[in-house]
Amino acid sequence: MADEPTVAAVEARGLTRRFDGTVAVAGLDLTVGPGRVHGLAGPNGAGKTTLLSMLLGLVRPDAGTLRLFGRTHDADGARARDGVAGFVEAPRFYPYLTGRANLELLAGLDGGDARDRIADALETSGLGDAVKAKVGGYSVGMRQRLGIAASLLRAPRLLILDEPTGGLDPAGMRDVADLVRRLAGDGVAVLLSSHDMDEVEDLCDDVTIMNAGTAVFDGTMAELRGRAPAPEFRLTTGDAAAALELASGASGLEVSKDGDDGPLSVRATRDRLDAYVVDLGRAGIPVRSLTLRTSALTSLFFDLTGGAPATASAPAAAPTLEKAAR
Ligand SMILES: Nc1ncnc2c1ncn2[C@@H]1O[C@H](COP(=O)(O)OP(=O)(O)OP(=O)(O)O)[C@@H](O)[C@H]1O
Repeated sequence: MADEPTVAAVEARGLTRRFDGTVAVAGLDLTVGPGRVHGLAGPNGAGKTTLLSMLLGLVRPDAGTLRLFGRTHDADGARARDGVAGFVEAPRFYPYLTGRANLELLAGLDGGDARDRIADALETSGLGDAVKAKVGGYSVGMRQRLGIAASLLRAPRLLILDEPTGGLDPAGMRDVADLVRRLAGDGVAVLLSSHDMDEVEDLCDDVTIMNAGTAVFDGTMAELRGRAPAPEFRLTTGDAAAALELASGASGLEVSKDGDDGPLSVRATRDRLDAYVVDLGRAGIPVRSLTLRTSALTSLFFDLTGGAPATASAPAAAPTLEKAAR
């Protein structure tokens, strides 16, 4: 079937996968359009990695349909994943070979013009001289970068990344974000999982929030923002009792005490917060510190999933080089 520009990169309907007694993904619908950056968020065990593994062909669905650029595994076999690359959990390489040698090996397996892309992929990865070092000595972040380079050898039109910034330092996170934006600008669909709602907000056009195998939110980032409650701030003043008193009965402002001597907790939109701070100043109550405690999107995440965003976990058992569908 010929690819058309408007065909969705991913169209999943009722996708389901069980492991023994656990339903990891329960009848999930997902659509990812070309050129879109689609975030997948959810607490530990929500089913994100299982979903991504099904898209990469590493795990077989028990039920539902999955089309990648209009192709299905039943009708098109391995060709259903042409143009699809990425990795789940952590990319894995031969530790006794250098980064470059690993890529050369993979490019040889891929065939076609993959070899011609090695230099560009390495340049994009930002690994620098580390490409000449053995992968066994790489940090988690360096492996992530090499994993992305390996994915780029396939000139993907759909790039699937499982927590791509996990283990990266701030510069690495910025590099990955820049790369994702650049690829999306070229029409590549990027589906990435993340535990960091601020990162999702910064990077993604669309987002699916999963909990217990189902989507508790699926829509654009603008729709998600529209549903977000007011953010929560932590406020320390020179006179907590007077600051509380000033806020009592005020509309659009929820101020409460964290503890006897602790800071105040303030829930308000930024505009309403600004007005409150001005009022505090007018009333002669000094503001000593004001920090964001929970962003609007993280608050919404709590509401939707009934818990805290999971902390990034150390990579679990990684797929083998052969299994990781770059
Ligand atoms: N190979 C497996 N065998 C048995 N159970 C599994 C397997 N893979 C996943 N599960 C279970 O499926 C559920 C979803 O797991 P999954 O790894 O997809 O979640 P996740 O959202 O990616 O979590 P995390 O954020 O911790 O990576 C969990 O209950 C998990 O224990």
